[in-house]
Amino acid sequence: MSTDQQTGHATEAGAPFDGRAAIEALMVAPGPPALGSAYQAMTEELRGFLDVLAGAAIDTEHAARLRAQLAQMTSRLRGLEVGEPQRLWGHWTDRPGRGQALIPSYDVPKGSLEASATVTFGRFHVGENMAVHGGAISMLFDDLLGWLLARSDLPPSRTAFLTTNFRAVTPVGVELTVHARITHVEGRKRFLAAELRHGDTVCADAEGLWVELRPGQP
Ligand SMILES: CCCCCCCCCCCC(=O)SCCNC(=O)CCNC(=O)[C@H](O)C(C)(C)COP(=O)(O)OP(=O)(O)OC[C@H]1O[C@@H](n2cnc3c(N)ncnc32)[C@H](O)[C@@H]1OP(=O)(O)O
Repeated sequence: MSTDQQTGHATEAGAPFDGRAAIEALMVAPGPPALGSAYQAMTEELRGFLDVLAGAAIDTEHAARLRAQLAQMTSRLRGLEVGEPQRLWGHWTDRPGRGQALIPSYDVPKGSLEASATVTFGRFHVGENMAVHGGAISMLFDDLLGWLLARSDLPPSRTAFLTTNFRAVTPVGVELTVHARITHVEGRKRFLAAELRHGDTVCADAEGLWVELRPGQP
């Protein structure tokens, strides 16, 4: 057994990285519940920080002080870097948000072909004019549909395409509803669709294809 230098995944000597096995391995929490709670609270705090920072007008001195504080935190974390499978970020698969701050937290139940959830974008995700950035909306759809699939009983798959339609401005700082569903399955292909609403207004919708990974496929 050796370690893939790029990804940190344990591999048989000379064996290629197995993406399907890697995703299957992530379906258990990467640490004890107390660490999960602390990590989840930390990522919520980070989300709050990014939202406040993105909405704040600070002066030169404040920006320099923040940079120094961030640099200090970065250097403390440097020595703790690990490979992809050992990292904690996004791997708390037993918790809403999974312990990441790339997209707002949401939750979908296990074993469903269809799910609704609530989600709120903060100012970190504003494009302009207090509308949520289109890329952030597409990212939410990719994550939500990928996570719905990961939580279903179907084998691991990966996004092949995702088409997003922006139907109306998506507001920031208010609760939105997302609905996601697996529409049909054809062999290794899973077709999915999602919709993001603010009240009765459809803000965006998406459809996409996920392809099941073959055993051993990276
Ligand atoms: C923490 C927990 C983790 C879970 C966390 C979950 C949330 C995270 C979600 C993030 C998800 C991502 O961002 S994933 C990262 C973004 N995506 C990628 O990087 C994917 C890169 N592409 C690939 O790896 C590959 O192209 C695949 C796996 C998608 C497909 O390759 P393949 O396996 O060789 O399959 P292939 O034979 O080409 O195609 C199989 C069938 O699908 C069709 N097909 C393939 N691609 C397309 C396409 N773009 N448009 C139309 N059709 C397509 C083919 O025509 C064929 O149909 P037929 O002839 O059989 O009819």
